[in-house]
Amino acid sequence: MSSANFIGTDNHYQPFAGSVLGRTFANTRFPITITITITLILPLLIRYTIARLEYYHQRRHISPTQLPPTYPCFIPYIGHLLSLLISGPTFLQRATTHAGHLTSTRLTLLTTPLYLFQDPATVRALWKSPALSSPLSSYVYVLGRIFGMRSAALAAYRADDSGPFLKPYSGSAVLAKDRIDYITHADLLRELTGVGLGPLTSRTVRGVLSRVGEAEAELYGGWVEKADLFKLLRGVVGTSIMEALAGPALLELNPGFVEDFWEFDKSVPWFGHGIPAFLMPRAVRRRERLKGMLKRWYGYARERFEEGMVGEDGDGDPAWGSELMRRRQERLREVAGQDEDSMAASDLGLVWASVANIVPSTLMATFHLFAQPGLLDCVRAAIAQGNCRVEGSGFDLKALMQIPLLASIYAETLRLYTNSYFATRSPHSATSLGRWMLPKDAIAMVNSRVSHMDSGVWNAAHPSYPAQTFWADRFVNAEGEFSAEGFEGSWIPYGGGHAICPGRFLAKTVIILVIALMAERFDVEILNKSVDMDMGKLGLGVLRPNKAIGFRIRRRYDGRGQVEK
Ligand code: HEM
Repeated sequence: MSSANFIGTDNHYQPFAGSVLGRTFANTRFPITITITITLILPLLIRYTIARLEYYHQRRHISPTQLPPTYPCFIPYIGHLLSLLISGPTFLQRATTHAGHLTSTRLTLLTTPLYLFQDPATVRALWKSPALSSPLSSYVYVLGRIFGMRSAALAAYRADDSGPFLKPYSGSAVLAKDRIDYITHADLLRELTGVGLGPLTSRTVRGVLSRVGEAEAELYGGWVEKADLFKLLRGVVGTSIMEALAGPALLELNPGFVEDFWEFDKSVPWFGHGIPAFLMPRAVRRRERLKGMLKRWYGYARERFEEGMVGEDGDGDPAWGSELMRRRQERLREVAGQDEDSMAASDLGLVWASVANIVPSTLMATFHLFAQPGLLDCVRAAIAQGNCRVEGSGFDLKALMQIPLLASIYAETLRLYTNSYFATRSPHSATSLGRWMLPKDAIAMVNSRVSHMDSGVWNAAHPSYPAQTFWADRFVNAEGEFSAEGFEGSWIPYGGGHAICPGRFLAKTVIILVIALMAERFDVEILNKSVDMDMGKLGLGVLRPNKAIGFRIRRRYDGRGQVEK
């Protein structure tokens, strides 16, 4: 610092003394902090005002198929990153709303442009575009950061530009055996939406019924107070799905798997934020322990499995659990760079995708079922009229799924609590999405919570039940039927297009089954006065409360099917 910059009798440091601003303020007695603040902030303010005027000008002069206008940001280079991290969906809502309607906007994150498409027509166009059907850019981020896949294995995901379809994208030179996008998705679709869905659903439902039976048996003798509704549901739903996918062996060999898994789940947002490993050594150790348990199970299953073990459903077996797990072992391992460790990272990801969203969904549906005045009686009446009770197994699932109120509670729960980002890339060419363009090699994103809170859609349809409120009948039309008409491109809890969640059919069945079982088999009193959601989940799926939901519970029937009160 030069001594020339010390001017004035009080010797305050004035770094801009020789500048125009310095001369302007030379004879004033402004404290130096105000001078610096004005000097730094004024140019930003001017820049921001110009960007804002440009933004509104562009919005008023939209031509067909143009790039979405750039949302103004205050600090150059950092762009919208801070706003996104601090305010999340609230910022996104602001950035993608114009004149009361959702629209599409260009943001920048540390100089990387990001195209956020939220108007329902563009969301629909995005998911219809075969060129934008690959979720591999999200895969690299999620498998690497969250599930700890090493770079050597991630290289296969980075290199695969052949797309998720049987026919590779033109121009791709990836070998057929290394087409990890196609191999992964063909198997997921086959086993979760095709031939594997029936057997997987049956095994899951059997697990859920048996665990609900065990919970009932423990409640002999009246009301029991419990601290955490999530724990009950993660046991009933989460463990049943894990077992239906991976068979009994994974959990029997590794008795700590379930507990470690749910502890790991709590640190998933931290992994997603990219917090360095040395700042969260326990979480990293737990993740590696889970992968170690998966590897132990691989060794066991590989040694024991024989074709004759596959059950009558043609899918399940006691070693690998399901055809999905068997096929992944055969086909994914053949891809360049894949090994036991990368399999464990990607299977941990699969288990996480399979249970981490459905358990909080059943939690929030159960919470509303018992907390919302009058809803429980309506649900019990709807089940009684629905002709769906069956001796032994509990319910005729087909009939249960037809009950409009249950389907509406399911859809409304996912609308209110899902906060997911869907990301895709346009590696080969610029893509037209109707009104807007996505440039070549740019990232496109959609956020489900922004769509699910769109007042232009949800409030307009039912002004007395604004988007922020849970309304069990939202999806029941005037004829008393379930209907999602008018909400296409606005109700998107599972994403859309080719990468849409393949577990959605199983999820719907299980969520509705759980609502029905909780209503039929138990009385529950929710003890929390209010429930606030934890918004720090970084857009990684269904939100959950920031505190445990305490409850009192008693079973409704004694062991002989008689009402126990
Ligand atoms: C309420 C429950 C669920 C919700 C809200 C949900 C939501 C999602 C979302 C938003 C995605 C990302 C889609 C995209 O990138 O476009 C996804 C992917 C996935 N989900 Fe679900 N899911 C649920 C339940 C399930 C279940 C029960 C399973 C399995 C049994 C499952 C398996 C998967 C898999 C394997 C993927 C990755 C698909 C891919 O690689 O393309 N999900 N899910």
